Amino acid sequence: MTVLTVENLTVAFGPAVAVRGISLHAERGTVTGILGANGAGKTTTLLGIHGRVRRSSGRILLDGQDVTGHDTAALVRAGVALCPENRRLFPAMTIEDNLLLGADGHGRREQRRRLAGTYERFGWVAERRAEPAGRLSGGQQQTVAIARALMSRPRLVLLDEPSSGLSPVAVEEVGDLLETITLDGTAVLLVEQNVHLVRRLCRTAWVLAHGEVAAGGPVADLVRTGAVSDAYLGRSAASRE
Ligand SMILES: Nc1ncnc2c1ncn2[C@@H]1O[C@H](COP(=O)(O)OP(=O)(O)OP(=O)(O)O)[C@@H](O)[C@H]1O
Repeated sequence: MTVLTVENLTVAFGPAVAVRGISLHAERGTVTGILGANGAGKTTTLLGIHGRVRRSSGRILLDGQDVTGHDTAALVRAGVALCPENRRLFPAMTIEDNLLLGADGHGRREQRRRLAGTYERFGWVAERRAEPAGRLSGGQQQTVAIARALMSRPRLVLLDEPSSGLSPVAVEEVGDLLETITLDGTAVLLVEQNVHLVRRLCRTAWVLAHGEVAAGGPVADLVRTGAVSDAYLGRSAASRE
């Protein structure tokens, strides 16, 4: 079942068009990848979906319902969480206070209930809840950033480069976590440069190049046909032939 449908998304920063005519979709209970070289438009696509940058055009559907006019706060209430690039935890705040930001706007009792669920799931986070988030390793911070996104009980998580700056072991641990969060039907739209992680987690992916969708489909096919390497090498399919 399709959770997210994006039709013809265009975002410009002044005269510069960052993404043009992006159409893609993501399915319930799966991790869908967005791949592409630096500057291809991956982050802008996520921010455009989440209403954090102004769209010049584009329709956003959530479970078939048109949410194009929703601002970011309304999208969060509708079940779309963003886990941003570089994790964006507040390093001086405690881990618990960072987590609580994910359940902002809910009553204290509901926030406590959600925190308890998070601590049950991540035992080490419970033990370290009173520590400043900045004291954690990169991998631990990524886990807390994902846990914070989950505090909003999303049906869709927009996840921007969770592997960035992490050791190979930490990347695998993030992969383990992402495998578990789709089990209850949650969808993940994953921006990643780490092709290994995308191959591990995603059945389907979209490849962006120069702000447009260059290819989309089963990850195995995208790798086999060279669509992924083309995107990273800035090569067009025609120039390879
Ligand atoms: N706030 C902004 N103002 C002006 N231009 C921007 C802004 N944000 C992004 N861009 C430009 O839009 C294009 C797409 O950037 P974007 O960050 O979406 O790419 P990306 O694929 O996520 O790259 P990376 O992997 O390096 O994060 C780039 O040319 C970038 O310079």
